Amino acid sequence: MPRSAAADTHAVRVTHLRKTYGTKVAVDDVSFDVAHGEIFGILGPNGAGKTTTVECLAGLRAADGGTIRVLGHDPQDPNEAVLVRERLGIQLQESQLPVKLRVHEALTLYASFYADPDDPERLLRLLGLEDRRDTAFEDLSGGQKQRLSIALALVGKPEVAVLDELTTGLDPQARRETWDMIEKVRDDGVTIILVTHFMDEAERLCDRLVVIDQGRVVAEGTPAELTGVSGDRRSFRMRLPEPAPDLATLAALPAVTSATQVGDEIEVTGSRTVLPDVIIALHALGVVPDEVRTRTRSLEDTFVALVTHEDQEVAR
Ligand SMILES: Nc1ncnc2c1ncn2[C@@H]1O[C@H](COP(=O)(O)OP(=O)(O)OP(=O)(O)O)[C@@H](O)[C@H]1O
Repeated sequence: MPRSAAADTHAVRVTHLRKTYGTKVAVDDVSFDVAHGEIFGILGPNGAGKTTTVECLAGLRAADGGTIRVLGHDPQDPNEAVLVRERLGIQLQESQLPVKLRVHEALTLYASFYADPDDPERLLRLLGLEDRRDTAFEDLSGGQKQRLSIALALVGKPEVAVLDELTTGLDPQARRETWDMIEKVRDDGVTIILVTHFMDEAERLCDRLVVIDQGRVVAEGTPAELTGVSGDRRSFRMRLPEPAPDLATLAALPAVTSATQVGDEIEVTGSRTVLPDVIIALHALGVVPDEVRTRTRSLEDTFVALVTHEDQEVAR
């Protein structure tokens, strides 16, 4: 089938996905759309159903309900699953290879599974593994193993790449290098679905994301939308020298929606210009704040607020 025959406005569409293992409901009701060319995050605490969701969309697990389309194909239909496998690459958690297999051998082996694979040498360069091409899998560092598993997910020239827990176990430097590399892959035109429970990773890389908890989507949007900083609302705290002006004076400014005393600080919330407007107003009163701190709600704050349960430890 020509690639354009099953063209879809979205790279991936998941609608009311459900998957149980015996009596265990792993995915209860999950829906989301992924646009072409975006980095889409699936976030959630341990056991939320993230891996099960991406395994269903890669056709590796049979769903119990709902519909999935990957580039217009149904990965749950045995006749179409092969088309999905040609166009979707998946890097699974803790991918293991034979210990003696060398880097370039692994890539050449995986390339042989595809009719029109990517050039293994190009992928070695892209992933910074050229000088490890003759190294056996067992002698690679954690970061190099991760990068190799990403290269193996990309060798079939997928249009959609699913990367699961991509930076788990990597040191901070290796994580940053991996993030840079993921952005390069996206710039190559690949749509990326990133499964993670790291907030900083999602905030840095994802164009949009869903938060999944106990098999259900509990939030969806851009990182900015989820942290509430995309709109006009701004917030900051300041400490003022005595005698401080009356809070009502600040609250009366057009840009201010609230001015509240919190300990020895005043928390001010308002529109986009609230900070400069308050500083200018204070200046006119001859008051210079001792300290000013802007406050941005992090994605982690949002995540914790959404998914913390008494019976569950939240992954950080
Ligand atoms: N093969 C299986 N058999 C039975 N239960 C399973 C199986 N695979 C996963 N589960 C259970 O289904 C639920 C969802 O698991 P899943 O691996 O999809 O979650 P996850 O969000 O990817 O978690 P993690 O972040 O820990 O990888 C969990 O309670 C898990 O224990």
